[in-house]
Amino acid sequence: MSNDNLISVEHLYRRYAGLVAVKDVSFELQRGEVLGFLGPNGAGKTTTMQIITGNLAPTSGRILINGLDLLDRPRQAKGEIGYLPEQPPLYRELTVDEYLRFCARLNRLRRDTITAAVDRAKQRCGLEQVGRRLINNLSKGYQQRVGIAQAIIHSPAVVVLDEPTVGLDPIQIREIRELIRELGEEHGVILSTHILPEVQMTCDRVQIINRGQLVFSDHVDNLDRRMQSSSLILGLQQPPAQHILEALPGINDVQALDNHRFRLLHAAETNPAGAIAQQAVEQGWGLFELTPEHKTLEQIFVEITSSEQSDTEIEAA
Ligand SMILES: Nc1ncnc2c1ncn2[C@@H]1O[C@H](COP(=O)(O)OP(=O)(O)OP(=O)(O)O)[C@@H](O)[C@H]1O
Repeated sequence: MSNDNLISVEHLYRRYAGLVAVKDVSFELQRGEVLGFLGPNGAGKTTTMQIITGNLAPTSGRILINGLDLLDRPRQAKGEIGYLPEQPPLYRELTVDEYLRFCARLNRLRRDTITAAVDRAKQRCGLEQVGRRLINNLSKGYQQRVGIAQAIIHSPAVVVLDEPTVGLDPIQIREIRELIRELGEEHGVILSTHILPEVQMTCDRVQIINRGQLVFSDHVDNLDRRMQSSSLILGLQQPPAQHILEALPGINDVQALDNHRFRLLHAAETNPAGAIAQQAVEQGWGLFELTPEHKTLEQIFVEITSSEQSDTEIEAA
């Protein structure tokens, strides 16, 4: 395993009575990487996050955190990980400073390093101005920053964030996503979410879990390839009769969207855009738009997850 391999999960299983919540999940996280862990409600995200942060025992499997075996050396391995659970463990009656000092002690930071650690976590999370404020009086976005600050107080190698933007307004969401990307430069980050655009905006790599199993794992860039659909939108100032468009090379069907815009369906493996552009110019059709249509991530997600068989129910072993 290379030094840059911060997490290595091998054949992870977690059973509850009559149900496999996590089924043979294996993955790795590299330094400097933000990994999106995506799945619908009940897919097994939180269970996986709880296991890799040492808060829940797996039924079987191996987890290495920065080279340390979580089951053999739990204390050391847990020191390499910071966790923001879905419900941040905030003590609302404390000030931000008091709470972060408390978290630093919980993480066994040396007494003489605590002030510097608190200052650094506050600085990274944009909390410098609110150290003396009661957590209870902060906005939800700032409370979430405090939750992230407690996760990084001990400078862990890996930060695990479970649904960090749920309940935030759009501006707060943007700020937290920027913070996640920044964290990813220094730490490895695992971001659990059911929000597809969040993964697209913040992650380098994405894994999709459905009914306890990983069903997709790839670089976010490669999702683009899957998102290419087999249609083009063509806009023409002086369109010819529709049957002429239908006869264009590589076009299987044409749908008129209005008098000037058309959806042209083609085979997925071909891209007839060049030939269409050339024809449009030669024939003087007044080309003003020619764009490939993309599937939304939601469509991709439904495609991937709906093709999986329902097999979480097991004969209780
Ligand atoms: N303590 C438990 N006892 C029994 N079943 C559980 C327990 N915790 C979770 N489960 C079940 O395990 C499955 C996975 O749950 P988990 O919370 O990991 O999913 P999730 O992907 O995080 O979903 P959500 O986004 O809704 O939090 C679900 O079917 C859930 O009902």
